[in-house]
Amino acid sequence: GSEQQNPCPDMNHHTFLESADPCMTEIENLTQNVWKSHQETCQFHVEDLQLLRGLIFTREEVAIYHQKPMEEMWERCAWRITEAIQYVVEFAKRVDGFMTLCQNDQIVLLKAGAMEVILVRMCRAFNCENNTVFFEGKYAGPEIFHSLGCGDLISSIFSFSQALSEVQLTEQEIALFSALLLMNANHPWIQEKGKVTRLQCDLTTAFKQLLKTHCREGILAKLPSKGRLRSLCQEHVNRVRLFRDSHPVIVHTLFPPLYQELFSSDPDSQSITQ
Ligand SMILES: O=C(O)[C@H]1CC[C@H](C(=O)N2CC[C@@]3(S(=O)(=O)c4ccc(F)cc4)c4ccc(OCc5c(F)cccc5Cl)cc4CC[C@@H]23)CC1
Repeated sequence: GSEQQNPCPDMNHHTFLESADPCMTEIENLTQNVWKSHQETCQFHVEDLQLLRGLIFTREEVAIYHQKPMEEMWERCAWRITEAIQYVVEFAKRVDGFMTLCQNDQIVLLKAGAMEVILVRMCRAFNCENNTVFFEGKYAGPEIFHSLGCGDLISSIFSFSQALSEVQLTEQEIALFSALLLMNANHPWIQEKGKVTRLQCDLTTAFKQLLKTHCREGILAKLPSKGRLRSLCQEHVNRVRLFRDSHPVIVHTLFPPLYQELFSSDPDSQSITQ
């Protein structure tokens, strides 16, 4: 076959000389590790989420959600997203190489990427036939979030899930795509750029190898752009700041600390994730 190209042309020269290209079994081991880490750290098995699709909130139950005060719905969502973040933190920790990064870089990568991974994971809990998502035990349409008072953010979250569902990602593809969303060496605050770049390259090679093996290269064009994911997460951060400015006591007392640090502190403040 063609001579072994350097898989990551952008790796700077000395890094490349230091470490030879990963051989196939290393890449296959990485693919297995990332898939296993994903399976072990999702909140629900995708088979269970499929089975539960028949369980949809009734009109009466939706009406009860509508009667809940804005603050209560915000607090519920904040707790839900915090739970999801803790599972994503566990996912990252199990991906080979992540724990070899310095603490600062682990935090920076999670701060920047956890919400993106959660939005990708959400498509597993999303039913594109009736535009519902699994929320607090049953499937719900966007109207259930009405009292949050951020309909535009909710509809962009739903349309994002709609678009991603059409790609029909397998669990292995979601696993590698999620790991790639986290391992972003271009983040400004990264201290050990060479190490993150190496991880990012190996994961890119693994993802491309997986797609090639299953004749799925076509999905690359259908995946959401980084820009779309980033703007969705930014819209979320902006709404959280708006809510915090109008409800400082609630956010400070009732919102999970991890949530506050990831979403309502200024971007370059150091955060500690347990
Ligand atoms: O099996 C698994 O691992 C998966 C199970 C399913 C999990 C999942 O889908 N999710 C975990 C929590 C949840 S949700 O189910 O509560 C949900 C919330 C709004 C939606 F439109 C759809 C779903 C969530 C919560 C808050 C949020 O930020 C936005 C936000 C706040 F934060 C606070 C206030 C207001 C807003 Cl809008 C966005 C999302 C998207 C991902 C959703 C993801 C992991």
